[in-house]
Amino acid sequence: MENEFTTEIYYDDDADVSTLNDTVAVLGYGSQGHAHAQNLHDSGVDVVVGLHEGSSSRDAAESDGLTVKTPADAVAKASYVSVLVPDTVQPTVYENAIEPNLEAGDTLQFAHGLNIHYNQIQPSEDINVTMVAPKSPGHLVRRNYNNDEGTPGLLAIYQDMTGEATDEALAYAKAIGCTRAGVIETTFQEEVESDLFGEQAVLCGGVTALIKAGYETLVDNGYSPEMAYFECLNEMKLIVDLIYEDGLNGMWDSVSYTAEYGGMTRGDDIIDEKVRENMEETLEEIQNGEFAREWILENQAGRPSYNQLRKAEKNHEIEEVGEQLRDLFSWAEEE
Ligand SMILES: NC(=O)c1ccc[n+]([C@@H]2O[C@H](COP(=O)([O-])OP(=O)(O)OC[C@H]3O[C@@H](n4cnc5c(N)ncnc54)[C@H](O)[C@@H]3O)[C@@H](O)[C@H]2O)c1
Ligand SMILES: CC(C)(O)[C@@H](O)C(=O)O
Ligand SMILES: [Mg+2]
Ligand SMILES: [Mg+2]
Repeated sequence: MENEFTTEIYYDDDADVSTLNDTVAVLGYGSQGHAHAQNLHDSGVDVVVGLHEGSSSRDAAESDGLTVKTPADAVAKASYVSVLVPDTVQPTVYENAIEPNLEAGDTLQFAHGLNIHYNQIQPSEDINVTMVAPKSPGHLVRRNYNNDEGTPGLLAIYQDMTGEATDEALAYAKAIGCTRAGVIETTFQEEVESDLFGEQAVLCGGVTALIKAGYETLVDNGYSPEMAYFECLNEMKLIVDLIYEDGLNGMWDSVSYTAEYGGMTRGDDIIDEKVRENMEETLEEIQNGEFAREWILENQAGRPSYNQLRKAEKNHEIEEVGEQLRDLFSWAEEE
């Protein structure tokens, strides 16, 4: 049956890795950086990793068999520059190391469009600006590649100066394993707004708040922390795995009729109209730039709120209980 997707989706057959026929500089060797650099290298692309002197990631990149240079030298050697340092330091790295070493016709490649979309990086007009954004944490981008599996991704072209930006971005997506799973064509704006919304409202913010609220409700009502941990956190993965494999209905088919009826009647009481209004507000703050402004100012002030929130999350009781339980049982030892 013919698929009727609303957007273009690219697969391996749509891309040719040999299009990346010059050095690719991967700046940063963190979550995404280590995965892109190693996958590109294993796909036969000439890679140089750009890290500042004294970077704690240098040893890892070198022991993985990759060439490491300073960001400025890496950019000077390459014609394709993948910017995988944290979003918050990208404007400074761009100003100090990238811009002075870019040549007309080079390509600036991102895994997230934040700095372009909110004008923190304003690239000159004589280069290509592209994005290949894996829809996954970086460590899985590497793990999937090693397991001959793919990682879905997004592709967007902001500037195509040479006329080759799409082919190069597709080659990059293929080399890191994304076209194995499917790459959806989008824009920088759509990627940024949907990515921020997803991680804030659902994937990272929403899910951790839901887990903690469920755990606290049980514990506050006299149930044991261990029970609450298994019920609200550990089993979350098992249920989400079923949804991932077979959709919402695959999960509903696998749980008991009691869980299905209880879940379907009570779910909308929990995620009610107020929560949907909150989601609309969160999306609005992303769309009107309020979130980006807040995050930029937070960084300029030395991250006072971020540090406080991080500490509170580390000290939450569910983390202590989880650490002890994961130590006791073998299911978390696969990694
Ligand atoms: N983390 C993810 O799974 C994920 C998923 C999709 C997209 N992205 C995007 O990928 C990009 C990279 O994010 P990340 O989470 O992989 O980063 P990260 O924080 O995991 O890694 C940062 C790397 O940059 C280096 N670095 C830090 N400060 C630097 C500086 N001042 N100069 C040079 N190098 C510096 C670090 O040594 C490290 O190697 C971001 O645009 C992010 O939005 C990340
Ligand atoms: C992995 C995520 C949450 O999808 C990514 O968007 C990030 O910013 O780390
Ligand atoms: Mg993100
Ligand atoms: Mg994301």
